[in-house]
This record gives sequence, structure tokens and C-alpha cells, in this order.
Amino acid sequence: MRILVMTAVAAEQDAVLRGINNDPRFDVVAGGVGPVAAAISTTKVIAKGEYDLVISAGIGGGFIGRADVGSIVVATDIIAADLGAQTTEGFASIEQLGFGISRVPVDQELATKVADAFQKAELSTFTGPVLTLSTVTGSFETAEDLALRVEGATVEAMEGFGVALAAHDAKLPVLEIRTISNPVGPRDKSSWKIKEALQQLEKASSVLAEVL
Ligand SMILES: O=C(O)c1cccc(C(=O)CC[C@H]2O[C@@H](n3cnc4c(=O)[nH]cnc43)[C@H](O)[C@@H]2O)c1
Repeated sequence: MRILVMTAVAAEQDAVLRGINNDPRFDVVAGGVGPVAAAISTTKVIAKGEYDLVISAGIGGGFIGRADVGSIVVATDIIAADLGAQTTEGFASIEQLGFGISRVPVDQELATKVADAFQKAELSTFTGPVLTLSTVTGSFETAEDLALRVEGATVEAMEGFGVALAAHDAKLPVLEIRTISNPVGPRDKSSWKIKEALQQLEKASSVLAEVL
């Protein structure tokens, strides 16, 4: 199996590389921050290689009560949560507007297998929808709006939908794995546990190499 892991930045790429420990089945690429950069870079890498699976991996924000800081989340769905329109009845996704897809399903069997392996490795693991946004949430109000709008919203990040759409376009299965660096809500960088989340990403990646 040939596996492409897309991260946003080099620090996440390095954590994954440490975890997979030179496993030749994996390519790990830092594709840039945000859904557009992620989509472009993933499309370019897929075009040059023969892959069986694409994974969006990195740190993310956990919705309070759904995913604790320091935990790992395996996506059940990858959702473009701010791709749509504000209407008098509230937000309408481009899917609801009839302009395209705003949700890419993951390979559910593989997602369950990976989540089970993380739990067996005694890593605090949750599953649920992972939201892709172009703007990091900065208030409780926005966090609550997203949680109400997307049933079971578990994580927010910025690249998954870009990676997933590129994989979907190439008819490849996709997963998204996020290690939680911060709670979704008011911007308080002092509360971000990025180093710990990167350590969890390394641990998760070592389990990935065993289970895939
Ligand atoms: O608000 C800030 O000053 C700030 C501090 C640290 C990081 C950022 C980012 O923009 C990180 C974006 C980057 O990390 C992922 N990520 C991690 N947590 C979240 C989140 O709560 N919401 C969205 N993205 C998050 C994301 O995938 C990016 O790659 C800002």
C-alpha cells in the first residue's frame, strides 16, 4: 500500500516522519496552511505518484466536550464548514445551494480500524466530523454556531477538505487525523499545547505504520 500523508507545516511533517520511522510505503508532504494550498499541493503530489490512500494529518482545535486537548481525533466526515452563503435563515452550504459538495466521506472501515489501533495503544482517541475552515475560530459564539450547525462537530482545522477533495477527485480513499492542540474558542495562544500535540502526532504516526 502506498500512502500519502499531507500536513500543513514542516513541524507536523517532521512529527509524522519521526513516527513512521522511514517506512518506505509513506510519502509525507507539508502542503501549506488552508484548504486552497492543501488542495493544490495534494493534487500535484497525487499526479506524480501512485497512491492507495491519502491522509490529512496535523494539529487541530477540539470542540469543548467533544475532543480534549492532547487527544487524537479520527474523522468520520471531512466538512468544508464555511463554504456557502449567509442567508436570512442562517448559513447554507454550497451543497444545500446546489453548487457542489461540502462534505467528503472518509473510508469508514479504515477510520474505525485506525481509531481502534490508537485506543489499543492507549492514546486518548475520539471520532467525529472534522471541520475545515479558512479562519481559526476566535470566540465562543462562533464555536457554538459551528457546533450547532454541524452535528457532532469534533475538531476544526484548515486543510482537510482541500486534501479530501483532491483525493476524491482522484478516486482515492481519504482519512483525516488531528491531534488536539487547543480548544475551539477565544484566541488564547498561551493555552495552545502545540508541542504536546506534535508529540501525539508522532505517536499516532507510529501506530499508523503498524496498522496500515
Ligand atoms: O490565533 C493565533 O494566533 C494562532 C496561533 C497558533 C496557530 C494559529 C493558526 O492559524 C494555526 C493554524 C494551523 O493549525 C491548525 N489548527 C490548529 N488549531 C486550530 C484551530 O483551532 N482552528 C483551526 N485550525 C487549527 C490548522 O489546520 C492550521 O494548519 C493561529
